[in-house]
Amino acid sequence: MTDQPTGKLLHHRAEGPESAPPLLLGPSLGTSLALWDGLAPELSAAHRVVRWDLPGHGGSPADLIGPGATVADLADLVLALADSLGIGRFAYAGVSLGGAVGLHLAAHRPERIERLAVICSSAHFNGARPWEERAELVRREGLAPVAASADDRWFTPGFTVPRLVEDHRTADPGAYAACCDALAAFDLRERLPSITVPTLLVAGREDPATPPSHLREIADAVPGSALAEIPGASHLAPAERPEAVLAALRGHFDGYPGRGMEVRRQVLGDAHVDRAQSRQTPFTARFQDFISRYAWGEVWTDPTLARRERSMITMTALVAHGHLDELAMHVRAARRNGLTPEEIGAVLLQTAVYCGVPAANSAFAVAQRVLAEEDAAPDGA
Ligand SMILES: O=C(O)CC1=CCC(=O)O1
Repeated sequence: MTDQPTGKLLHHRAEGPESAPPLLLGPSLGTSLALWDGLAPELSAAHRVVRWDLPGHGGSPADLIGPGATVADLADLVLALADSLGIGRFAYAGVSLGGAVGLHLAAHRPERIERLAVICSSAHFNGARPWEERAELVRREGLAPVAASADDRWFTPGFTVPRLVEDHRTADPGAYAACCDALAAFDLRERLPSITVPTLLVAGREDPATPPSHLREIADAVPGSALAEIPGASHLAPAERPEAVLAALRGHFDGYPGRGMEVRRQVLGDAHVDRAQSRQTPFTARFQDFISRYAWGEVWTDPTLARRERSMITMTALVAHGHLDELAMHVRAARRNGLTPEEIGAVLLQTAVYCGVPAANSAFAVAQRVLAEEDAAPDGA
């Protein structure tokens, strides 16, 4: 685990294997990366988890933002942090203001976001006035009056997390007020239908700040998104019901296409996958995601069968159904998975018995062409 105060970057903590797919975790206003204490150890078993602090909160410098800050400014700071860590695309989960940062990134920088979870957050925070008033109060009197009501705003009655309330009390008033400015100006409703990143919305059923109706509004507008409601949780659901939020996040991030994509590239080759990715449109995005997660992230990654065995099964099924374009792709994949041309020929001969001679005849023609092309240009895909 590394925990680095960094000059002009957001303070962050990185956990989990460096080679695992990256998952960035964003906090809510007034809290710190400690908001994720109940989930980060579990999530970092399968991800490189990087949790960050808002400016002037936790360990982040206060002067990273100033009056009139926007959620776009915070999103730029998150991207600068990712850049500094050598992270290109990443999965992202954020709570409240941290979730707004995730929505902004998914809408404006989708090439950086693999999957998104937006927790106890909203596409708008009930207009500018309450946040302008809160910013004014904090600039005038510091954080004590606002921190005094933290338990009521964040948790169900009788629950608290003293560490988070203390983080709230000790945040930098100027940076906190600048975050309020960002919330005042934030309204992403019109952009929601353009989001193509696979998105999960998580609502605390008792959340007065961003009630389930706000998350439902996002779920209704973002194509293909899913909504989970957490009973017995208010605004800081990851702190109050960590096990329930963890289960929802695992369902969303595990079988994660990061791993699926890796296997897909190994089997089908970079050129093919890059081509498929570049042709992706909002219309096909969910199908591409489905393929990456299920076909490659779950089935092809299951170690029960060797990859060469999976290649034999796949070619047979493609011959049986006459999918000759897909067969060409999987003859190339079979070579990458270690099958020799003789073994591929033996598979196709067997299909003549079970799928029929005409089907095998077409398959042999396709395979012969592909093998000849492979001979001529072994790395072409
Ligand atoms: O602080 C609150 O009252 C609730 C909240 C709104 C945005 C955020 O991050 O927290």
